[in-house]
Amino acid sequence: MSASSGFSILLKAIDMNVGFIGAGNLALYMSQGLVRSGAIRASQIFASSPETKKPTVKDLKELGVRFSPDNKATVEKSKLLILAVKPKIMPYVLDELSTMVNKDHLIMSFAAGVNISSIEKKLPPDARVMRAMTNTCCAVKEGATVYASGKNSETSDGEMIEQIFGRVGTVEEVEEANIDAITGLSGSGPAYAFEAIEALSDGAVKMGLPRGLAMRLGAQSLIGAGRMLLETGKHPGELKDAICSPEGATIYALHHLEKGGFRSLLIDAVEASCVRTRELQLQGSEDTTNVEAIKKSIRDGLHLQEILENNGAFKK
Ligand SMILES: NC(=O)C1=CN([C@@H]2O[C@H](COP(=O)(O)OP(=O)(O)OC[C@H]3O[C@@H](n4cnc5c(N)ncnc54)[C@H](O)[C@@H]3O)[C@@H](O)[C@H]2O)C=CC1
Ligand SMILES: O=C(O)[C@@H]1CCC=N1
Repeated sequence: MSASSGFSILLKAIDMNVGFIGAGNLALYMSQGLVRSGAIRASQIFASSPETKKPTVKDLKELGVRFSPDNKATVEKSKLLILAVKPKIMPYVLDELSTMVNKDHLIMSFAAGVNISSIEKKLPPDARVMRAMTNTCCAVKEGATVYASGKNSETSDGEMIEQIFGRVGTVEEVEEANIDAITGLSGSGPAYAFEAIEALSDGAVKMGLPRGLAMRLGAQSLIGAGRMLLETGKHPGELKDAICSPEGATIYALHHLEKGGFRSLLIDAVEASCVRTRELQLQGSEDTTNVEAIKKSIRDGLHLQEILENNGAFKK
C-alpha cells in the first residue's frame, strides 16, 4: 500500500485517537506525517513522556498534539497506542501499561529488537499487540512501515494499520523474524541516504558547485533512482548499466566506489544495524545474566528469543 498515488489528500481523516508512549523523534516525525497527510487530526493525537523539556515535545505541541507528562492520560484517550520509547525502557513502560490497557487498545511497538512475545508476557493475556518498524520519512509521506501481528490481534487490526500507515508511505505485513533485518535496511536506511547526500554534495562543492545546488541535485538523484527502480521493476544493475556510457564518466566513478568497497560497506552497515537490533532486545528483556555469551551468540547469527527461551528466561 502506498501514499504516493497523489490521491491521499482527498481522503478523509481517520476517526480514531492515536497515542504515543514516548514523545521523541519517532513520535514527532510520525505525527507530522499523519497530520500533514490529513490521515489524523492533530487533536486526535496524544503523546506522553516524563521528559517535558525536550525539543520534540515543543514541536509536538506546536503541531497541535495533546501532550501530557503522564502515560495514563495517553492510554485513557487512545485506541491505538504506539510504543515509541527506547528498547531498554520497554520493560518499565510495559509494567506501567499492564495495569492500564485493556482489549480495546491496539498496542503497536516500534521498539527496535523487542519481540512480540516479550511484550505479550508483560501485558494482560487478552492484549492485542503488534510489532512494527518504520522510518522518519513518514514525515513526508515516504515512510516504509512493516508490521507483524501478535497472538490476539485480528484481521481488522491489520486493515486499520494499513489504512493509517498507507497514508504516510508504504506498509506491509511481514514475518516477525524479518524485522531485525528490516531495521538494518529501511529503519536505519534514511540515515545512510542522508550521509550519502552530504558526501556527494561535498564532492560537488570540491568541484566548485554552491552547497545548496549540490544538496538539491544529490537528493533528487536518490529520490529519482528509488522511484525509477520501483516504477520500472528493473534490476538495479540494468538501470546502472544504462548510465555508464562506454569510456564515459560514470564507469570511472564506479571503479572508485568498487576500489573503496562501497557495496561491501553497505552490506556491512545493514548487518551491523541488524546485529545491534538483536542486542537491543537484550536491553529490553531485563535479562542481565551471561550478557557476553549471549552477545556472542547473537553475532554468530542466533536469535536472542531462542537463546533466552532455551535458558528459561522471559518468564514473567
Ligand atoms: N528514530 C527512528 O528513526 C526510529 C525509531 N524507532 C524506535 O522508536 C523508539 C523511540 O526512538 P526515538 O524516538 O528515536 O527515541 P527518542 O529518544 O527520541 O524518544 C524516546 C522518548 O521516550 C521518552 N520516555 C523515556 N522514558 C519514558 C517513559 N517511562 N514513558 C514514556 N516515555 C518515556 C523520552 O522522554 C523520549 O521522548 C526506539 O525504540 C526506536 O528503536 C523505530 C523506527 C525508527
Ligand atoms: O537507531 C535505532 O535504533 C532506531 C531503529 C531504526 C532507526 N532508529
